[in-house]
Amino acid sequence: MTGKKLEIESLTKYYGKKENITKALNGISFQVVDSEFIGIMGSSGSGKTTLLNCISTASNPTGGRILLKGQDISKFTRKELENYRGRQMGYLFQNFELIDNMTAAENILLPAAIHNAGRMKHRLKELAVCLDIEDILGKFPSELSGGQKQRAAAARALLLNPEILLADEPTGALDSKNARLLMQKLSDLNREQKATILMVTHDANVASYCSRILFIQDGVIFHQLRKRVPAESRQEFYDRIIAVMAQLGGGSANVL
Ligand SMILES: Nc1ncnc2c1ncn2[C@@H]1O[C@H](COP(=O)(O)OP(=O)(O)OP(=O)(O)O)[C@@H](O)[C@H]1O
Repeated sequence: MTGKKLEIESLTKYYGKKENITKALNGISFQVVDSEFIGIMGSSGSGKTTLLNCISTASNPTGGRILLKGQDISKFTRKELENYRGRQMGYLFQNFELIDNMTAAENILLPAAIHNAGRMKHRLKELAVCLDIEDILGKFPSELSGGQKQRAAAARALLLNPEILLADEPTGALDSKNARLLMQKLSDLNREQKATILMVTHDANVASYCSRILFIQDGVIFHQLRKRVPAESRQEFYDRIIAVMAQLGGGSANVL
């Protein structure tokens, strides 16, 4: 049975005060079940990054609740919070955030060292094979292409088998070929290792790898699309995503 992984309940996040208030999140609610691959789309300023920041606890919401497997994350003890940030959640940044003077393998293994997770040779190998980075494990970030850096960053984010992987525009700094490769790999990890992924993207092509898309506007969900099962093609899903974008933004694929 698929369980509820994440529940977002009437979440609000306001910036500023009174006459100068920005309601970045305005009572957004949704649920993520085990092994879902969710894309979050919306125009600039619609609240996407604020949402990920609240889920990652980088930012405190103004109101509402976030539950991880039924547990309110705002009620976590210091130890639980540490565990949540370090083990239960993985984060993939647009700009990789690898440490320059460490090799790809050392970067990937960093969470295990920080969280005393013991030896992870097998897990490293498994992820390296899946993400096609076996040959570059001994190299430093300056010796890697953008695509290789992001796949190494993905391996690091997934090393400890997090409950949820948060990704904010993970293809934003990649060319289209590397973006496609990363998305193929993330979708393999989602399917084969049941990784639950929540990803912000502006790109309909990138979003077409997801199983569900939430469209956000003014801090709430105004539309969602679910990939049809058993087998809607990526092209068909892409066409439906573009249709929603066109309806909302006047026909341009770049409006969201
Ligand atoms: N630290 C902050 N202080 C004040 N206002 C903020 C802050 N962070 C975000 N905002 C405002 O909150 C709203 C939502 O911002 P957010 O970064 O979540 O949007 P986004 O959908 O991720 O946009 P983009 O696609 O451009 O990255 C915007 O109006 C933004 O100006």
